[in-house]
Amino acid sequence: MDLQSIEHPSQIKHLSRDELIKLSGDIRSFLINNLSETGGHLGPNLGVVELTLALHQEFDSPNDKFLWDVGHQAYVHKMLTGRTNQFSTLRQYQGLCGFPKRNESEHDIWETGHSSTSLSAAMGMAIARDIKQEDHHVVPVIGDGALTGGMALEALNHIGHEQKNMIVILNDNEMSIAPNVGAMHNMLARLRSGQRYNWVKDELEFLLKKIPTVGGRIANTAERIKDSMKYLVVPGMFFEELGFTYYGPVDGHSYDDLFKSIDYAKKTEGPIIIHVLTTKGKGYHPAENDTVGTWHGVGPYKIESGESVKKGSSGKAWSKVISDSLMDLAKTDERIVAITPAMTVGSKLEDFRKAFPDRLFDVGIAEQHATTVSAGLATQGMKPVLSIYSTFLQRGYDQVIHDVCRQNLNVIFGIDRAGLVGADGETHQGVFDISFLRDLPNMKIMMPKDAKEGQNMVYTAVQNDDGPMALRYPRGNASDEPKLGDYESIPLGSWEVLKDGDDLVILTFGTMIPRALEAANSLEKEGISVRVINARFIKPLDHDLMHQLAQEKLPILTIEEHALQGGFGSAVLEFFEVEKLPFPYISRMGIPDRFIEHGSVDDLLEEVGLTVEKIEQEVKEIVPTQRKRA
Ligand SMILES: Cc1ncc(C[n+]2csc(CCOP(=O)(O)OP(=O)(O)O)c2C)c(N)n1
Ligand SMILES: CC(=O)[C@@H](O)[C@H](O)COP(=O)(O)O
Ligand SMILES: [Mg+2]
Repeated sequence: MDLQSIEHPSQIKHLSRDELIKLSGDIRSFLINNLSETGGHLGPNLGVVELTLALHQEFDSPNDKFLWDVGHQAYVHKMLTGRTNQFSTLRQYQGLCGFPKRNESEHDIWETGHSSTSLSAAMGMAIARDIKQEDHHVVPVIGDGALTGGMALEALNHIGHEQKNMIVILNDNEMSIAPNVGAMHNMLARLRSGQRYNWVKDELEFLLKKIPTVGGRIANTAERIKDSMKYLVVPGMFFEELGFTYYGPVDGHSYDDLFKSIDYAKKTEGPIIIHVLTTKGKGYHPAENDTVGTWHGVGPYKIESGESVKKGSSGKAWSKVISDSLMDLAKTDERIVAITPAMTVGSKLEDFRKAFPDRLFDVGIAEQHATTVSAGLATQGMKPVLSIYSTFLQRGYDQVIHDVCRQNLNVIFGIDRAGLVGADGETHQGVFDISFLRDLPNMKIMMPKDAKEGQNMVYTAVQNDDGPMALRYPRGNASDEPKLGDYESIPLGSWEVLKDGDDLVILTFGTMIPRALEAANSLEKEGISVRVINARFIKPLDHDLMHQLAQEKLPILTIEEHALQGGFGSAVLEFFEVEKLPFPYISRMGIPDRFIEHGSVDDLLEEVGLTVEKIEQEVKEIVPTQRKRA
């Protein structure tokens, strides 16, 4: 069957085993070739080719509901639902989304991107199905990494209790982004190594039920023997005890095994979990042998060698700027402990782990737990640094409030991917953290303009003993690459005048500073004098400087690569009200009140109007009118 001709999964319904195997090969070749140009989540998708084909042959999407968790492994699903010809636009501006997207296809039942939501959503769908007395299967596909997320365990607890019919596919490839971690992972590893006991379990139940029911203690003993034998013999007891039927382990690259398990599941009453074993990156040597997580999500690469095709990215990765400074300071400060929720690779903490193996803790996909572990550490005088993507910090918000800020604990939040992230799109843009942190008592928020200031901010945060501190930094590379050491503490709430001017003041920070300066310098040539201030502390604001601006009565333009709603510009507006000062003319530039989809960061900045041209245009509109008023 020609891959490009597949418009609907019904077209693969009657493929023979050999035709399925042929199609699997075509899909793998397509993924390897296409993603060598576009980049994307190659490893996860190569691992689920047979699984996805088997599911679409055995079930009837969209009547039967597939949910993909974390969702980055839905490319094959998208190919089987008529989107193969869109893959040249994968994760590009106004192109194909890298995660399930309801407005792309009726087959994308549930949007994901943040881990561990599929089981809860599936439960909602199962409840609705039964209330409406509909007849269809609900089939969440969840990775072994995603299963370590707290939400997943909350859902297992509820699903097992309600005994709703549901077929959970556990896609176990022993990898999260990096090798998976945790006791759940260790349990799955034991299950992976076991033989399939489903027939034993059924036989066992049959035999044990034949034991004549006797009264009294013998009956209880028989029951206890039966249960202990089940523990001895039947794997997956963790799931069985939660009310699931456990079926596995299943070879996720064998159609025989897959079809047999799905047929068994369809006949099973109540929730069943099929433990499918797959190989992440299967079929592409560099990805298949990846033990670090390099091929989880990749940029363009040379197929023959696997060598990445870097697009002129100079400077040092911001994640590395921060983690290297932390590692340097940790040499002389034993209080420093780093915590990461499954993002060791993305947060560039591998070197920290090598240097301090006992002071880096990867807690799995568990942001709530990571935040409160950090709080617990701080109560004991340690200096915990929670290294966490802005978007994933959202998952631990109550813990930030309830456990960290309320107790005013010395936790450092290293907020990575702060700002637009680009290809991962709306589920990953780090554009809400200022709004949801700024309102918290005791929280302080800062963002560096360059690597040197970033290193000094790490130092400032480590020296700070006055409660929680958030240091936010973007995806991508810093413009400079200073040497480590010679750290200076930055006074809390102090801003920095980068350019003088007396027609208008731009207040901005982080990634927007270069654009603000470029606009200001260009406007200077047109006789408009713009002051540019590095508002590197978003909370607290620079109190003295703000009062000075109030006296000068100059118009103020705030610029932030962050949501306008409740962002830095809102803080500036509030300041004049709180201090009962006369309001100067204030204008705000930032991200509008909507979700920003995928594309390059530059394309997205263009879309939201955060460009040099738009800054110049805004200033030119403000200054003439303000000059007239003066
Ligand atoms: C709440 C949340 N935390 C962290 C991530 C980052 N993340 C994306 S995929 C992934 C690993 C997922 O592992 P698994 O579910 O086993 O899928 P696999 O890639 O192995 O197929 C992580 C940690 C996320 N998407 N959501
Ligand atoms: C699917 C997911 O959430 C991660 O793989 C994420 O895409 C990583 O983002 P970075 O590429 O910015 O590390
Ligand atoms: Mg996995």
